[in-house]
Amino acid sequence: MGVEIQVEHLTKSFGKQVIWRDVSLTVPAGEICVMLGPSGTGKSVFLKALIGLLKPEEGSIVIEGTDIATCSEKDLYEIRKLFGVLFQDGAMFGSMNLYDNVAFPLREHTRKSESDIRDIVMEKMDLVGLVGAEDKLPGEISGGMRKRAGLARALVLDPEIVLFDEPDSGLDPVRTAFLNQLIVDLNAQIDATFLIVTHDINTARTVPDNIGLLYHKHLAMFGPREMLLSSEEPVVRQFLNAQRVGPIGMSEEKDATELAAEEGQELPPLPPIALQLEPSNGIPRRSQREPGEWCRQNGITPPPGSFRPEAAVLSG
Ligand SMILES: Nc1ncnc2c1ncn2[C@@H]1O[C@H](COP(=O)(O)OP(=O)(O)OP(=O)(O)O)[C@@H](O)[C@H]1O
Repeated sequence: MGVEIQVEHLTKSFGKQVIWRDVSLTVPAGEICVMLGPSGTGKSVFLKALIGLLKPEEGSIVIEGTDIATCSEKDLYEIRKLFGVLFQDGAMFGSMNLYDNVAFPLREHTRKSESDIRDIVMEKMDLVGLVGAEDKLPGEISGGMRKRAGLARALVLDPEIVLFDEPDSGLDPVRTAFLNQLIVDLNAQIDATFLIVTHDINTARTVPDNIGLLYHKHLAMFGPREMLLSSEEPVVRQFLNAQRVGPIGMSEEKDATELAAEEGQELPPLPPIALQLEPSNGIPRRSQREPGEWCRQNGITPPPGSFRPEAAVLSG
């Protein structure tokens, strides 16, 4: 279950403004990936390119043998059925109750009977812990509940790929922790491919199998979680540890003078790598690796204290 997304040499511009160029990565089937990057580096644009809402100028995005960067509208329509998307604000229709919001894709895209629709909607509402809230309007519930309702809707067509655009935006740390657990549990249960765009460092450090970082119009790094969390590469290190020292400036790249001023400044040691969040039933996900496996296989000594249950996680 879950399908792979193969991105090769992808470039996207708006007029003369290049958003990113030559992005190549493979989102492995059934795994969880997080895409990070400073504001405005084109993470949302990347998600939109993946579902064919924006056309890249160069490169390919191959899913199940179809290149969605160049395929026909008809093929794109078919490929889109593989996707479920959780938009930033849940993207609920304000005048519809949660039940009708979640049922919407089924009524639009299938010929299922209302009784079948009811079974599916209630199953997905149960998955996200919203049974009993079906009659509520989106405006009557908390942001966390709206996200979960958006997630239920993203799941009704049994997607092979689920895209999450900043699922934690606007949520408090406790709600974010619950949502992260829900994401991991769902991945274990439905085995689809998950790609999450987030700014939340805790999420990035503990949830995914793989992490990508977009920076300065390119993909700075993409790979297993342990690879990025043990990386000394300045941009990766700065971003994943939420530090001011490093190449990323207040609103863009730091200039030569700013960087020269930082020269010789000692960086704090890399923090321990926390254990990856596991499904709450204790059964490992299909794609879950042993803690420290990537480091061992690649001869990397992880920061002291890594992979202990008490290993610190940075606050977002
Ligand atoms: N349809 C569009 N037409 C023109 N420019 C666009 C369009 N969509 C996005 N952009 C530009 O692309 C750039 C990247 O935007 P995007 O929203 O993908 O960034 P982001 O990394 O998701 O940012 P944030 O973390 O703040 O959400 C921005 O400069 C934005 O103005």
